Amino acid sequence: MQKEQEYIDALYRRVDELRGVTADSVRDAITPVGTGQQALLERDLLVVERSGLLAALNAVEGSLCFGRIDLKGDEDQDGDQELGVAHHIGRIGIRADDSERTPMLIDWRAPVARPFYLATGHTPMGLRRRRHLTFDGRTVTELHDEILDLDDSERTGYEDPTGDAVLLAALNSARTGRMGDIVQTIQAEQDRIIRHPHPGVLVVEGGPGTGKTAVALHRAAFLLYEQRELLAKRAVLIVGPNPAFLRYISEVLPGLGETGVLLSTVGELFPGVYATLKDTPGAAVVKGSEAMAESLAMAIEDRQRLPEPGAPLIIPHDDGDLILDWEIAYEARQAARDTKLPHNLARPHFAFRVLDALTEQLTERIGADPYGGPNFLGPDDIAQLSKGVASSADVHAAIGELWPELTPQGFVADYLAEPTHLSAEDADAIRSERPAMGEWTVGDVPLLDEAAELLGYDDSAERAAAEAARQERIAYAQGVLDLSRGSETYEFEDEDESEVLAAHDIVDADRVAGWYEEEDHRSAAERAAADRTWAFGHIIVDEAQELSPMAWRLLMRRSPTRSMTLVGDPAQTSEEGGVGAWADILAPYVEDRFEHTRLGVNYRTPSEIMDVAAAVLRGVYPGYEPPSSVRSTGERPWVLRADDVVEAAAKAAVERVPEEGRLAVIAPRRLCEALAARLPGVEAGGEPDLTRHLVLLDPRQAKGLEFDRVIVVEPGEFGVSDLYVALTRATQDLGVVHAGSLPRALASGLAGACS
Ligand SMILES: Nc1ncnc2c1ncn2[C@@H]1O[C@H](COP(=O)(O)OP(=O)(O)OP(=O)(O)O)[C@@H](O)[C@H]1O
Repeated sequence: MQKEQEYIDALYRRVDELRGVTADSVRDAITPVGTGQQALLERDLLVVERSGLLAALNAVEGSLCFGRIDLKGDEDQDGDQELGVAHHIGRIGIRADDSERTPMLIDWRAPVARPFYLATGHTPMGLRRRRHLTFDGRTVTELHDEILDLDDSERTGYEDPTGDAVLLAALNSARTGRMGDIVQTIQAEQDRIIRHPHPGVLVVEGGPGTGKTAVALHRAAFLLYEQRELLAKRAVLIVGPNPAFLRYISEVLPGLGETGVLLSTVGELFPGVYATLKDTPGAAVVKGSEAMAESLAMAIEDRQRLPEPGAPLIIPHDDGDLILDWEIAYEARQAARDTKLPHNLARPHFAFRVLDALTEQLTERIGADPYGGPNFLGPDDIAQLSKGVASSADVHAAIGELWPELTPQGFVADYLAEPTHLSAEDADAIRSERPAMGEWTVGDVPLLDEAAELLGYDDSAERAAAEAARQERIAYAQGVLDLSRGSETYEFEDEDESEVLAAHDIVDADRVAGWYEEEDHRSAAERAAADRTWAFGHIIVDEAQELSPMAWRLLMRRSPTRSMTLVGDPAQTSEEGGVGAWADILAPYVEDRFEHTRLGVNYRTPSEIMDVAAAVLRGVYPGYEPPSSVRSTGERPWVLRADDVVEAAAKAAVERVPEEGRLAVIAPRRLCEALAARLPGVEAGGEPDLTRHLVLLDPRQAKGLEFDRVIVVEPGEFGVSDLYVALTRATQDLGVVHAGSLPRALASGLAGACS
């Protein structure tokens, strides 16, 4: 222990040194060093080098190192075993300040660290021993060793016979309302997914508590490390089911030193719209269905109108009324549609055809020779007439009437008020319970995105100007980076060793150029959030089973390379959500070119609780095999029947709120207001504050979350999958309070558990 403490002390001394150097450089950079171009370049160079590193160094304080692997040495000439090297494993890589720049700490994502997660007694991967270190601040408090070379007789006195102590301590610890990282205890089946080399779509399936979310987040961290250049530029998008869930997972990646990530719900993926309102189940199904794409496309075509035959538009004009009849409009519409451009981009083609036809009409009328000879007007006169037609507000109003310029918001709002090209039943489902004007539901967002795609937006002039400005900035930033590489003195930089942090590896001229934009100092993730057409470097979707076909269309547009990790559990699909099998979801986009992986161990729910939850699912799917729980607590789920279910549930909750840890009451939405009134510190409606010790949720809000204790109220009112989700949220203790009858499968599960 003493020796480890000395090593750790040395490690922290080095970190403090690096932090000091980094902080000094940032301070120096702020101090003006002159006004010339060179001085400016040098100042910028320091900012480039140091800013990201300081953040990474600060993020890992208190959890810098967590493990050590001792490698087997080679045999010497006499056949005796030499002592092999040892590597300490941590959240970032650190090198000593010696001439060799010896690695002191290996980044957990580096290939050298991999045996820490994968080695077993059966396959030791060259290891003698694996050690887990536990800390209080900078003080080593515990060591746990696993012997992997069974021939090695040396013992340390810290042996952990099952190798589970650190994992079980993590699983039994009180919850905080925020997910933590699992970097110290990633299990082998999880590690294989985190580092999976498949470049396309990777599906991660597993039952409740199997670590799907944890694995997805660590995969994001791994990819940010392995593909840092690409992902610093293109950013990673993580999509979760609701804002509370995103807050729940929001600290995992910064804790691992990673920040280039956009966390978002589908409801936030259309810039300018922040949708949290939910649709009625019926409306959600219709709005999410693939048929909507066709219906929207046809509704846009309907906006490309023609005058009734025989009832032309009469447009007043200085040289006499212009007649915009069915034939002119039809021919212009055909030409515009033939371009296959989106509606707004095809509009100028329609307008030009109409203007030409109206000019011709005027030319015919004014210059016609009454005796049948050639037209009196010359090219200059015709050009003059054309100008007059093109600048007429009345002509443009008529064009706008027939082929209006549409915004996604305006068009979708109109469409939802009067849906077309749908069955009467589906149209009714959409029309019902529309939110107030200007408000959007989560299910509206994929429709807005689809509409934006169908409508198009003519931003060519803006883009050309922006691109010219960007090229100028890139040229300047390239100068900064060239200078940076040329004058290298920086300790971390080592082009051969990927496990050590290097500023230049995570920046390039394009990115640096962004930092110099006068009005745009945003990171790639921030810019991505504001740009509907952004192509992300990688997309991770959690609770992917919930997404509708329309939401998939939106996400696939954000991922042209199809570099995606999709995480989900079909058994937790809500009634109105999802599209069934992965193959059905993915076939339109990647055919069968996706990898399917599975996680089979439940780290959250003790076996006593999982047995009850599994009984519920078996009531519907008799062959259902739940993931196997890694632990049991000896605590059986309890059940309480009461006439006043709200009173009884509130009382039970208040009695059980843990001093450390969290308790959630999961109840049907209709009871939430009454319950909130009786639960101290709990408010009804809005997003729940998961950091409070007592939390009230409806089953949809509970998706993906976990608590030490859970009380499920009136489960007879839940659908099967909602009930399954609610029952699998607890790490320690589950109770059921009801007045109405219990679902039969739950009653028999509880009877089994309680007997
Ligand atoms: N290797 C591990 N070491 C420590 N804790 C782990 C490990 N794997 C998973 N856990 C913990 O198990 C719990 C469940 O993980 P997670 O939320 O990722 O599961 P999930 O499969 O997404 O569950 P659900 O589908 O029910 O939302 C979390 O507290 C997570 O930290």
